[in-house]
Amino acid sequence: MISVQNLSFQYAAGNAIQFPDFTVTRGEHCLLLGESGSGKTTLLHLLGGLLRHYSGSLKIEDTELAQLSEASLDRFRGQNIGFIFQRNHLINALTVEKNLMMAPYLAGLKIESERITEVLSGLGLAEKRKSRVTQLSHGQAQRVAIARAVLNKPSIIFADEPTSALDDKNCERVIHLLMDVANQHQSTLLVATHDQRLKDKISNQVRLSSL
Ligand SMILES: Nc1ncnc2c1ncn2[C@@H]1O[C@H](COP(=O)(O)OP(=O)(O)OP(=O)(O)O)[C@@H](O)[C@H]1O
Repeated sequence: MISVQNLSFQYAAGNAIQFPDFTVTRGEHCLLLGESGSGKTTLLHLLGGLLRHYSGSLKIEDTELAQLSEASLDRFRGQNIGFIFQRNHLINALTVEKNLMMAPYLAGLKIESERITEVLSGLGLAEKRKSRVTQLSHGQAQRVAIARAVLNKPSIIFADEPTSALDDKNCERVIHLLMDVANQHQSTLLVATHDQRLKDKISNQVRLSSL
């Protein structure tokens, strides 16, 4: 499903970052651990095709990402990958519903109102559908970001530090929510974190070494 071999990446300014070899099979959950600056976000961005021009091999579903054109990569990402960023990247000027509609729209998929209802209900957000993002609590906004990431039923979910800013109770809630939504569609879940509280939650772990 996800396969990384001899992978390295170099920002225009900076040393090459070398990543360990690993594979994650379909439906598996995996933690990507490493200290600040070890390259967790960089790896997620490479896996999601947001960064290109790597050396080595990076395959998703037997597709070497470097071989996809920019346009194919955009489509591939929109249809197969759900991203949960550290900051939620919701559009403040839009309602919850309109923020969610962006996901199928950007992936070139049909916008299905029932699917939005289903996902919002599942995350306890049904009554917030017409609210503006600015009217939500931090935890609610984070759940909207999770809703947007899973709306297209992606086969892979990447989450970048989804819990580091949360107290223990909400940390527990968010990680279980992510695992539950991943399990609903047998999605592969890869969580990048340096949050020690998650270490006992997902036993499959890949550790990035410090630079
Ligand atoms: N746009 C960039 N240009 C140059 N170097 C960068 C850029 N983004 C990140 N880096 C460098 O790449 C290395 C890996 O950064 P990255 O953000 O992937 O680490 P991280 O493990 O996600 O860190 P954190 O846990 O603090 O978010 C760091 O040394 C960082 O300074």
